[in-house]
Amino acid sequence: MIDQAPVIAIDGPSGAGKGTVSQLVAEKLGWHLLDSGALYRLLALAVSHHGMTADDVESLRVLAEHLDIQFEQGDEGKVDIVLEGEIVTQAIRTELVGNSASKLAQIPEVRDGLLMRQRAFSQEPGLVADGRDMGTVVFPDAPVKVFLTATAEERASRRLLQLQQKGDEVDYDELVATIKERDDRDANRAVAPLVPAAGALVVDSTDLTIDKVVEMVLAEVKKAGIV
Ligand SMILES: Nc1ncnc2c1ncn2[C@@H]1O[C@H](COP(=O)(O)OP(=O)(O)O)[C@@H](O)[C@H]1O
Ligand SMILES: Nc1ccn([C@@H]2O[C@H](COP(=O)(O)OP(=O)(O)O)[C@@H](O)[C@H]2O)c(=O)n1
Repeated sequence: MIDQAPVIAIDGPSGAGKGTVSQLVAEKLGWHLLDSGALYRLLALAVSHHGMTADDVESLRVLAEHLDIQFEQGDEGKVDIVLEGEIVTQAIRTELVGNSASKLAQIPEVRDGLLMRQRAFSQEPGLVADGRDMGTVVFPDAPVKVFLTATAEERASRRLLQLQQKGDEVDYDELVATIKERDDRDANRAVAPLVPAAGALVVDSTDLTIDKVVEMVLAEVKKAGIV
């Protein structure tokens, strides 16, 4: 497979900081951004809106291939995520939707249906791609691959803070349990399991600041000579 443009693949478990770091790196480089998890979340929401079931895998593939989504420029530089005409930027961020997304993500037909859509994001001057299988499956030729992780407890604390800031009431212990459950499902599924890609720089961000992680990724980019 030939990538259309250079890709920085950033994979890892929930709450490791992938989204935050990917956005900052993309801004610094002036590159495009792919939040692949958002696609799985959008599919989960669409499946629920359409009252579909997880056993009709061929319909899920068709829905994944044709899902009507738009990333529109909203206020203050923010991007609005639009699903079938409705702004769902906040609605896809709940733990419930994340959990449904991770269940659908086990289905090979779903992954297949989303594959080409993800690859289409790879455009000049380059792409920062955040997910679980960016470096292993979607962009195996990416010149920079990072596996970003942190302890489940640290990731749950970060998520707790993030959800509290949005006014969501969640229990810390419950959050640790859901995060571990999702880690387990993502790491042990038969297709595209969550594992570091060969040659990936593994970064444990438990005791690192966001700025430090961004600095490490940019150093890797420099080392690869792609900017
Ligand atoms: N190194 C870090 N130290 C402290 N907080 C962090 C760090 N990285 C990310 N965060 C915070 O943790 C939360 C989850 O990060 P996010 O980027 O959404 O993770 P992911 O995309 O891997 O699920 C966010 O509120 C973010 O600001
Ligand atoms: N490339 C990807 C991205 C997400 N996913 C699935 O989608 C779920 C939600 O992804 P996400 O990146 O939005 O989740 P968080 O890391 O933000 O919690 C994950 O738990 C994965 O099961 C995937 O399988 N492959």
